Amino acid sequence: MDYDPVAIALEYAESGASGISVLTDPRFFGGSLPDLLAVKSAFLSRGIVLPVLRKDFIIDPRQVDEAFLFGADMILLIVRILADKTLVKLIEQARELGMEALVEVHSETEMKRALDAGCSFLGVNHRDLDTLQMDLDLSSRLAGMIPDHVIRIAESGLKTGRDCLRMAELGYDGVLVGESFLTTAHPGLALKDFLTYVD
Ligand SMILES: O=P(O)(O)OC[C@@H](O)[C@@H](O)c1c[nH]c2ccccc12
Repeated sequence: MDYDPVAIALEYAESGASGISVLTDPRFFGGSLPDLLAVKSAFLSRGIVLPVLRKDFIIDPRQVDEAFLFGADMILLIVRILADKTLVKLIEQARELGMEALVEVHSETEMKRALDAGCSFLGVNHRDLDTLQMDLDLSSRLAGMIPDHVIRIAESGLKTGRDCLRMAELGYDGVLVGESFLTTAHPGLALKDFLTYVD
């Protein structure tokens, strides 16, 4: 009820986050585009230079324009819900606007599609968005198949600094963590604790 995205984002920024994702989907996640803008504005007015990701179900070029207009540096593109052509188009559109796309996959086949589409940031989501089942080994199965030039992000279900360290050891450049921070009283402290394992 008292979810305050700006306060949480500032706490994360102070605690060493290298980027922030803001949910903008109102229907399933209670997020909004104004939340995104509020976070970006709060960063800009404090001189905080961290990328902000629009985390949503993006399927239409208008949503990419919206992301840009509301201050996003990156958009999330979920391979499973996009046709190949659309994926390529949305990645290109993001780049034309000076943004980048984090292209999210949940299988080897989806990963191949993401790479064929020319992604620079690959997100390996442990959570199956259809069933919400978690497969924490997916990141290790896919790790060896990701080309070096692609930035690798392991997503979802990471609960401890140890999990995070494991992702680093597998060659992941970053992790996307939500729940295990947000369910604590002090998300920033939880992040700091995570980072002690990998710093
Ligand atoms: O809360 P978690 O398990 O730490 O997961 C974070 C992030 O990966 C997850 O929120 C996410 C990844 N892709 C998504 C797409 C839509 C909604 C949410 C997501």
